[in-house]
Amino acid sequence: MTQQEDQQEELAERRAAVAELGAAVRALTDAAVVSEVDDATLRSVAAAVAELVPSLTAARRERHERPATDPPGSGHRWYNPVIGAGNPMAPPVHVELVDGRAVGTCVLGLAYEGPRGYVHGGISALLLDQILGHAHGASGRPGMTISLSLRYRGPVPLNTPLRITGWLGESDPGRPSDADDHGDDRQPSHAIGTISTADEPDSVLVEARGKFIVPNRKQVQRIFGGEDFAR
Ligand SMILES: CCCCCCCCCC(=O)SCCNC(=O)CCNC(=O)[C@H](O)C(C)(C)COP(=O)(O)OP(=O)(O)OC[C@H]1O[C@@H](n2cnc3c(N)ncnc32)[C@H](O)[C@@H]1OP(=O)(O)O
Repeated sequence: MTQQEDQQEELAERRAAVAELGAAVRALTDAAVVSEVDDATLRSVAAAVAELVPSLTAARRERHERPATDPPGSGHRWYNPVIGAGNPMAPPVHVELVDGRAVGTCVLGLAYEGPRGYVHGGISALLLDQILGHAHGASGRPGMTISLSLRYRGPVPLNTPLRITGWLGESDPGRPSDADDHGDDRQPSHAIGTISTADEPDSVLVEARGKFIVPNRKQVQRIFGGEDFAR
């Protein structure tokens, strides 16, 4: 086996272990928010869970440090709060590119509740921001959201397969003088997205419009210390 194959195998093993913990803690979160057991049981589970924390934080990363799951160049975010298998907060949404559109699927449990039985509006915004980001990144230049507006047309049901779709709209006219100054393409992209149930994909429950930019070199330096932020 070559050194590169060795590293790939190690990475796959690490990601699998991280995903396993993510799924277990996600199940714990789901159990915690649906549970109606007695107070003594809640307290004994809380104590048992608190005891587990030090075994995880014995080796930890800090802000700006890459996790072992996301080596430079991989383009992965294993702990992303929407799609990351390793993040218990993520449903996680499974995203595919279909004919240039980003299509996400997930089921949201009671941990994501806003109005009783329905998804919290902030969670819908989170999912749409991510899916619009995928639609923008599909062109090969991942960016950052500079504006996001939503229209909530109907409540999004919990415990129901959902479909989140994002695509690119028309771009703003360019800013040639800025492009000269920064050496970058300064045209924000417009992205559009929707949430519907998987059973009724044409019945739009939430609609989003966002604007994305590709940070120029100076911005990447200022915000991320020069590291290629998307890789
Ligand atoms: C495949 C991968 C999938 C990944 C999906 C992930 C999705 C998640 C996406 C996110 O959530 S990103 C996180 C949320 N967004 C941010 O945190 C961005 C915060 N905003 C900023 O840091 C600054 O506003 C920014 C660096 C974007 C710009 O600040 P600057 O001080 O450099 O520019 P300025 O504010 O002076 O901008 C002047 C104008 O140029 C525009 N502009 C600035 N930089 C630009 C640029 N690089 N390209 C095009 N236009 C640009 C800017 O929008 C503005 O337009 P308007 O006058 O129309 O408002």
